[in-house]
Amino acid sequence: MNIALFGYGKMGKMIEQIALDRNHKIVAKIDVDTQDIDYSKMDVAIDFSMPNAAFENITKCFENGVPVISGTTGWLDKFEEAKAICTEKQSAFIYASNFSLGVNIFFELNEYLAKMMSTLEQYQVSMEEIHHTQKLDAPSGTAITLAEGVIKNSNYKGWKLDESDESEIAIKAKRIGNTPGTHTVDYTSSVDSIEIKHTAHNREGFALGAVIAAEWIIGKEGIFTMKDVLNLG
Ligand SMILES: NC(=O)C1=CN([C@@H]2O[C@H](COP(=O)(O)OP(=O)(O)OC[C@H]3O[C@@H](n4cnc5c(N)ncnc54)[C@H](O)[C@@H]3O)[C@@H](O)[C@H]2O)C=CC1
Ligand SMILES: O=C(O)C1=N[C@H](C(=O)O)C[C@H](O)C1
Repeated sequence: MNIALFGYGKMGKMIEQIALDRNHKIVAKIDVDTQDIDYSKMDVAIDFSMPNAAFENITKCFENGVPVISGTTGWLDKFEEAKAICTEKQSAFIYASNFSLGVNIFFELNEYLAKMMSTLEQYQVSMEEIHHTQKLDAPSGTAITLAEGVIKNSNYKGWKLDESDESEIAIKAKRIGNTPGTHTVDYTSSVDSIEIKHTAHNREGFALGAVIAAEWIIGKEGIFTMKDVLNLG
């Protein structure tokens, strides 16, 4: 498979390693100062760039008939527009705030727990995410997906960074050293706490999930999620 990397930073380089290990070819490495882009040899594009670059990278791929795996976070104000362009151009698209297989299981666990906790009013939910100090967006895309998973299965009305009232989920975002990504969902009452936590030990899991999604999307048309890729129902 011929892969084009949009964003050749920490994740772009890790994805390159995993893709080569799985016998794929990297046909383009596009970064901030790339001038002319040749889309003709690309079977699939994987975008891990920056919040202000993702939308243009992704939609140009659709316009050139290239399916896209998007991992960039912090650009979702334009998500609906990107999906509409994908549909119009009969292309294929997967966005995931987190491509790691473990986190996608964690997303399912989070929704299951939220459902069980939804009638227990004595518990207040909160979340914490910890990432490296170079991260541009807060809260993380993963924390937003976790919050949306709780909101969908409970009476919480929304989420807020830092403090919140009882009707919203408070998300704390910490930036510490080189932390690859740690997410905790906590339910606390006056008598006890229940906590679920995912800790990434490095970036390999994110990169592997993105390459697996790229392998899966070849020959498909439409908008998909990691749930489709991993057959999580
Ligand atoms: N969905 C997931 O599983 C994961 C998502 N991420 C997200 O992926 C993104 C990238 O993360 P990192 O690689 O750690 O960041 P990074 O800062 O190391 O790399 C980003 C790269 O994008 C480049 N870039 C800037 N403008 C560009 C443009 N117009 N076109 C192409 N490239 C451009 C930068 O020069 C840089 O090399 C972030 O939004 C991060 O939150 C990171 C890890 C996992
Ligand atoms: O910026 C990162 O590094 C990460 N970003 C994603 C997010 O915002 O959730 C995924 C992962 O946690 C690493």
